[in-house]
Amino acid sequence: MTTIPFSLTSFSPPPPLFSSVFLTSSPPNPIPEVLTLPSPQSPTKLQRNSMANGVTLESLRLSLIRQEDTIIFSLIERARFPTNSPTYNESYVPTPTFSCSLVHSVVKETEALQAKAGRYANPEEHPFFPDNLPPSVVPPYNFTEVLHPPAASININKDIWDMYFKKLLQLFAAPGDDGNYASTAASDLVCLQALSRRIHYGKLVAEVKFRESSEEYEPAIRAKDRDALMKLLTFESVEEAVKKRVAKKAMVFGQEVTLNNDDKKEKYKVDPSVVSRLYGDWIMPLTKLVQVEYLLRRLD
Ligand SMILES: O=C(O)C(=O)C[C@]1(C(=O)O)C=C[C@@H](O)C=C1
Repeated sequence: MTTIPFSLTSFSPPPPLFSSVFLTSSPPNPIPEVLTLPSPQSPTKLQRNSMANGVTLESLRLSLIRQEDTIIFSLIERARFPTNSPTYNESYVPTPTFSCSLVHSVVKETEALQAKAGRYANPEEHPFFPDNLPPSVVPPYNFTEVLHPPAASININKDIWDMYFKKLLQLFAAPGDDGNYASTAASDLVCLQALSRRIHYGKLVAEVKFRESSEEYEPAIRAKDRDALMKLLTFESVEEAVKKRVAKKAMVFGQEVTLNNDDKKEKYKVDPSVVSRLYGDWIMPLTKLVQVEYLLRRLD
């Protein structure tokens, strides 16, 4: 995995991707193929540009908004279980089958199976354990290429893994142990995949921003000026709106619904302020990191 040196603290707290890019002219339509690599021949740059027509910053933002739902529901599902620390303990499984933690094995082995089913033939998807993944056994789909080819080398899942297990989990999983370790690991995987998809969506967002204002981006790219790129791609008002919206969604999705009029609206399945912080402190900064990394390779 190409891991980009990155400190989570190097970004000021400001905070949704790409399984479904929405066209502005019609109701949201999932068009995952827009990101995906072609087969058997790579299209020319010109072909890539013309094929990307219809993908706009607005349509990408609609997809990011839809992905907020996926992320919040995945957190709600994980919050059904307490911390369940044996899931993360390398010495919990006393057999040579698992030389690592349960969650590590569940993620790695699920990724191997999903790789065979073609998951990683789609450039929206990034494995957490990319080494020695088996090849896809399904017939290739002729996805349209939008991204500049060096994008394929960007994978910041190691940062996402560390953020999730070292910082985020303890903020929304209650302390305790109910023995449901396999289900806990499966829930972690769903959260990790949703977060990874969203954060790596930054590649597409960066591509569209570059196409819309290449004359602004090119000097900063040539100068390898990360700070200038970060400034160009940042929209503080959008970030503020994202943080407020995800907190509101966490309140709506996470409330107890009853048939009486005594809904306990003050108790939520995940704390809305944690969701807002997840976006402000980690998801959006990491999405911006992906954008910077993408732009730095955009003229290669
Ligand atoms: O909407 C954009 O312009 C994005 O680049 C996405 C995003 C985000 O991650 O939500 C990231 C950076 C911007 O400052 C605003 C929002």
